[in-house]
Amino acid sequence: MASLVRSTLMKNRGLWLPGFNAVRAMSAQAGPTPPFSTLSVSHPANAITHVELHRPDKRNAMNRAFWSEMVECFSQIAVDAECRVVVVSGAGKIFTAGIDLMDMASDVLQPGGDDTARTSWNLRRIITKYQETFSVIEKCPKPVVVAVHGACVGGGVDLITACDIRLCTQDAWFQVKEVDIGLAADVGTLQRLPKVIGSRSLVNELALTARKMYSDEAKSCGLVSRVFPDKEAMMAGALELAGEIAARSPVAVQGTKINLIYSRDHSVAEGLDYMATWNMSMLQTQDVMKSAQAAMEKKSPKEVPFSKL
Ligand SMILES: CCC/C=C/C=C/C(=O)SCCNC(=O)CCNC(=O)[C@H](O)C(C)(C)COP(=O)(O)OP(=O)(O)OC[C@H]1O[C@@H](n2cnc3c(N)ncnc32)[C@H](O)[C@@H]1OP(=O)(O)O
Repeated sequence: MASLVRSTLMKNRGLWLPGFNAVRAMSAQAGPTPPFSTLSVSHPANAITHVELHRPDKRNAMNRAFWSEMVECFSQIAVDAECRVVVVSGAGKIFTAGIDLMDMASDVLQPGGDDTARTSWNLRRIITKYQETFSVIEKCPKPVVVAVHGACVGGGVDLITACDIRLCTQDAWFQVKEVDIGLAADVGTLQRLPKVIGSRSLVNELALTARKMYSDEAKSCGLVSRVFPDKEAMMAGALELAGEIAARSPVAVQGTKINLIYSRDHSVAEGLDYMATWNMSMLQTQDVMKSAQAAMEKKSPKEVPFSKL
């Protein structure tokens, strides 16, 4: 399985800099790429991996296959030295309708077990497995840019809050829908959304009422950093942004992601301590000399050939 996934990830590596054709390629995927049945993985430009949620007829609802395929996909991307940055988007009319409500009954609602303790234990195992589906995005050292168009419901919010940079279209809306289906969101939104947007009051309001939040409010509260007029413009913007990240030292970029996440979850003193330990190794990279020399010569980082990481 792992080697099949790897060969999928290695196929179709494209140009160094994203261009019009790359954007077209990103938005014209034929279908899921084997071995996946819910994801389409492609390489629209050098060092950029595009992961597209691909069940458009079902509004990219997250079925059982999806929950494990994301883990498989991002575990491979994490160790793929060819990849420096990831773009995630959704195929079809919307980004995602969240958990597949048809599939949910077969797994989450029927955990099995001979008594309450065993049923609870099984359910705990299932929930932690589902949590891993989005935690792999955060654990992946490569930055992940997510591009949302149309609806982003329930599990979709769990997914995007685990990403590093969020973009959306003008028509996008976000909904922490879980209370409407009788559960407390349990795969990341309640833990990560308060760290993403500053206002606890707004987080509480969204999570307790399941009201829709539209793109203008998502931008003003900091859930997304940019709003684009339509999906085509957004995908072009996502690729351009990914190209900027991919052009920089992977040692610097991955170290930055890992330390930002560490610092989010620790005190300033702990974060500084972790940073010092991190950079006592990473400052010894040749990338520092190469980048500094390029800066002195007023060259773009895009002109510096960094080794793979
Ligand atoms: C341990 C568990 C952790 C995870 C928890 C996660 C929780 C959640 O995600 S809660 C949120 C659940 N999702 C919903 O409540 C959304 C339901 N869907 C909708 O409201 C609408 O579909 C939507 C507004 C997203 C889009 O509307 P649109 O008119 O564009 O499409 P539809 O005609 O409604 O749907 C088209 C086909 O897609 C199927 N579908 C849509 N959403 C789901 C879904 N969540 N699960 C399964 N299937 C879904 C819909 O049935 C249509 O299929 P078909 O009839 O075969 O054409």
